[in-house]
Amino acid sequence: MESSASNGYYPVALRVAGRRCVIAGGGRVAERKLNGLLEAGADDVVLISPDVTEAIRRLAEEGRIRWERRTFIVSDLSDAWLVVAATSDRTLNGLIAEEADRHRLLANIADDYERGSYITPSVIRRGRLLVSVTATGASPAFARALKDDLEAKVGDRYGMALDRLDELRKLAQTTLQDSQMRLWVLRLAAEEALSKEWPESGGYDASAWLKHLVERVKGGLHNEQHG
Ligand SMILES: C[C@@]1(CC(=O)O)C2=NC(=C\c3[nH]c(c(CCC(=O)O)c3CC(=O)O)Cc3[nH]c(c(CC(=O)O)c3CCC(=O)O)/C=C3\N/C(=C\2)[C@@H](CCC(=O)O)[C@]3(C)CC(=O)O)/[C@H]1CCC(=O)O
Ligand SMILES: NC(=O)c1ccc[n+]([C@@H]2O[C@H](COP(=O)([O-])OP(=O)(O)OC[C@H]3O[C@@H](n4cnc5c(N)ncnc54)[C@H](O)[C@@H]3O)[C@@H](O)[C@H]2O)c1
Repeated sequence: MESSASNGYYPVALRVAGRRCVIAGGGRVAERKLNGLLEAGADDVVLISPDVTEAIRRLAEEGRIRWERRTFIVSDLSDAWLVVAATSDRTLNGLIAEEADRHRLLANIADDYERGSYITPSVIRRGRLLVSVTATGASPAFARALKDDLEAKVGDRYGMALDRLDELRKLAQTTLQDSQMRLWVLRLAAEEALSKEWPESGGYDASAWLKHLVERVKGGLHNEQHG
C-alpha cells in the first residue's frame, strides 16, 4: 500500500461546548479522555462509573462534570451527542459501540477502537491553533512521541500570529471588495505570519499591515505585467 493511500480516517475538529458528552468508566483512560474534552470546552459531561480516580472525583466536586455513581445502562445514551466507552468491561464497551451506531452517535471505544466511529489524536494547542497527530491506532505511543517532537517547533508565537491574522482577515473582508486581491493578500499575510517574529506587545496595527500587503500584492502584479 502506498503511504499516501487512505488509512480510513477522516479528520475533523469537533465543537463540543453545549453538547452532551457521556463517558462510561472512571479509570485512568476515562480520566485522560475527560481532560481532553474539558480542554476542548465541553460543558455538559456526564460520567457514569461505580468508582472514579481522585482527579475525576475532584472535577465532579467542583461541578465541572456530573458523576453518576453506578454501572452504565444503555438508556444513558439517549441524550448523548458523543460517547466514550472506557470501562474495563469489554462486553459492555462492545454493546456501547453497537448502540452508538444505532443512535448515530460519535463513539470512542477505548479497548477496541475499530468498533468506534472516532479515535482520539494527540494534540498541541497554541491559542486558535490546534495540531492533532494520530497514528490511526497503529501506535498511540508514536502519536504521543511525534507530538512531543512537534511541540518544540510549534512556538507560542503561532497563537499570537493567528489572533492577528484573524483581525486582519476580518478587516480585509470588510474593506477589500476585490475577492482575488483579498485571496492574494490573505495568502501573503499567512506566509508573512509564519516566518515573522512578532514583537511581544505593541507595534501591531492591522490597517497598516493590510496596506503593506496590498502594496506588496500590487507590486507583484505590476512586475508580472511588465516582467
Ligand atoms: C494519543 C492518545 C490520546 C488520548 O488518549 O487522549 C491515545 N492514546 C494515548 C496514550 C497511550 N495509549 C496507550 C499507551 C501505551 C503504549 C501503546 O500501546 O502504544 C499510550 C502511551 C502513553 O500512555 O504514553 C495504550 C492503548 N491505546 C489504545 C489501546 C487499545 C487499542 O489499541 O485498541 C491501548 C492498549 C491498551 C492495552 O494494551 O490494554 C487505543 C487508542 N489510543 C488512542 C489515543 C487512539 C489512537 C491513537 C493513535 O494511534 O494515534 C486509540 C486507538 C483509541 C482512542 O483511545 O481514541 C494518548 C496520548 C496522549 C498524549 O499524551 O499526547
Ligand atoms: N484507548 C486508550 O488510550 C487505552 C489505553 C489503555 C487502556 N485502554 C483500555 O481501556 C479500558 C479502561 O482502561 P483503564 O486503565 O481506565 O481501566 P481501569 O480498570 O482503571 O478503569 C475501568 C473503569 O471502568 C469502570 N467500570 C467497570 N465496569 C463498569 C460498568 N459496568 N459501568 C460503568 N463503569 C464501569 C470501573 O469502575 C473503572 O472506573 C481497558 O479496557 C483498557 O484495556 C485503552
